[in-house]
Amino acid sequence: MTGIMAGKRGLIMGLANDRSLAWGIAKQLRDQGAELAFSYQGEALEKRVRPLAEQLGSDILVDCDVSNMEALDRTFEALKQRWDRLDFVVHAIGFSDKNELRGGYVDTSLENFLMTMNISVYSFVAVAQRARAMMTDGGSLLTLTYYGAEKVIPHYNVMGVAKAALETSVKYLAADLGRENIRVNAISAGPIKTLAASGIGDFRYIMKWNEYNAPLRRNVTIEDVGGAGLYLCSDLASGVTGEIHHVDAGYNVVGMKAEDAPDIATV
Ligand SMILES: NC(=O)c1ccc[n+]([C@@H]2O[C@H](COP(=O)([O-])OP(=O)(O)OC[C@H]3O[C@@H](n4cnc5c(N)ncnc54)[C@H](O)[C@@H]3O)[C@@H](O)[C@H]2O)c1
Repeated sequence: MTGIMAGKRGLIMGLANDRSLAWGIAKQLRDQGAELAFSYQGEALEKRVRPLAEQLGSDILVDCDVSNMEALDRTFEALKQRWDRLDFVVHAIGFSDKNELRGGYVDTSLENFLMTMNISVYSFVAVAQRARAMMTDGGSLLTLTYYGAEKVIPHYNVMGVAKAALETSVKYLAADLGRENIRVNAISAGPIKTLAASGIGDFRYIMKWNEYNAPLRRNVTIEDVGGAGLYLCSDLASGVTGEIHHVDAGYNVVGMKAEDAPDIATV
């Protein structure tokens, strides 16, 4: 393989189907020559993920529920069996009870708060701990976040709080691992219709609002996210760490509704 990722090996976590952000990133990494391994959450997803992995020339597939530390240990053990070194990890995982992704944040339960933080935030730390040992020649850790970490977005609720913690984790991890030349970054993606996004209340309204008000007057695609993912995983971003990089058609710079944007309603 030729390309800017030739000779590099990485793990993609969080592929569910061909609409996943992980798929957009994995495709571009492969196009540029990277060798890929995939982890997926549970048997039910395997039949979806296996053909996609094969399409990208990968036969390294590991079942890994990231709330289970032993499963994470097994995942990195499996990688060690095949590879002597790891160059990058893409962590595209988030989860919360969809019953709490509507209504108000004030009603968040302790149980779902802890579960959301565990799967959507701590898992990235747990991945960093295990990836670090294999990143003997430096490396790149990448996660996915959303603007709901910075400002209040209707219904995003506890997921916004989790993404804020994830973004801060990116900065602390970047500081911890920088001496080892391991870079840690996040892409803050605009809203994209995926399986995870379908759990968020009034998601179509959020999509429309972004389309009408973002500077580029459109929503982003998994290809847009893939391009930025490729850059951050590659040596092109060799001086970039601790960064929250927006791939949102510019939405985050806008302060209010555009004059020419239509008023829209949720009904
Ligand atoms: N779609 C958007 O609008 C959007 C915007 C910004 C950020 N993001 C983030 O992008 C990431 C990927 O989500 P997506 O939108 O591609 O949706 P997706 O449903 O395709 O991917 C979410 C993935 O998380 C995995 N996952 C959930 N719980 C897990 C667990 N316990 N163990 C292992 N894996 C688990 C699922 O299996 C799935 O593969 C998430 O962090 C999400 O918050 C999405």
